[in-house]
Amino acid sequence: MLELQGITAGYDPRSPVVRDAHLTLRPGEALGLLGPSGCGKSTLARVAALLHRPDRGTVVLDGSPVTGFRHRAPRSLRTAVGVVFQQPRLSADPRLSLRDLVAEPLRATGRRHGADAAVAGLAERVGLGADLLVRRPHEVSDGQLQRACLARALVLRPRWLVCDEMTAMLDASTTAALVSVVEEYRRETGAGLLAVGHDPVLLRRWCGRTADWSDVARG
Ligand SMILES: Nc1ncnc2c1ncn2[C@@H]1O[C@H](COP(=O)(O)OP(=O)(O)OP(=O)(O)O)[C@@H](O)[C@H]1O
Repeated sequence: MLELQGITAGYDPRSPVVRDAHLTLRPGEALGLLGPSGCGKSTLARVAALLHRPDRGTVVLDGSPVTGFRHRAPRSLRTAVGVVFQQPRLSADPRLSLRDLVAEPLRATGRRHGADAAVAGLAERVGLGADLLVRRPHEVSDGQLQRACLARALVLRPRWLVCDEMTAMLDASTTAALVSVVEEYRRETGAGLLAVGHDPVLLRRWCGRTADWSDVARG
């Protein structure tokens, strides 16, 4: 289970953007979290992905209360959650080729063995040909870069996936392709998904359950 219990978080403890949020995600479940722009969805998604320390409340991941966030999160927990952000250019090192971008989590966790095969398999799955893998972020489109970012999120085979407006800047066919990659991965592995967005049509079609921000957090 991925549990967010009474999460209050933000960028200034005197005026948090997320107040007392509660959310429970069961293994294998796909939950869509809907809310208007600026309400705090991305902030909560970053807390769920262990990338942002809450001011109050507890994240419980597979039974373990999380005590450290970002680089202080234990590796076993950090690697259990894959995350895809809305803007791939903000989350991609511009110096890396797409191949190295996808392989980054393997290198960071010392798993070089079999890395080439893992990257090749995922590149094929997300629809990136060998010609694109040698390019750097500024040499590809947003959609192609987002495909690489999704492959990067899956390369450690996480039990949980957090997709924060993953398709917000993509066209309909790239959106459909990336959603189907996530769903195929989930069918194969039983991973749970938290998909954050403001498009109710997409999230209701994609996810077994949707929740509105007003049901999850206060104010
Ligand atoms: N790094 C930051 N420093 C200070 N304030 C921030 C930071 N990031 C976000 N905020 C503020 O926190 C509030 C919530 O932002 P957040 O990105 O979590 O909302 P959101 O619901 O994901 O919005 P959107 O749907 O537009 O992406 C906003 O008022 C935003 O301006």
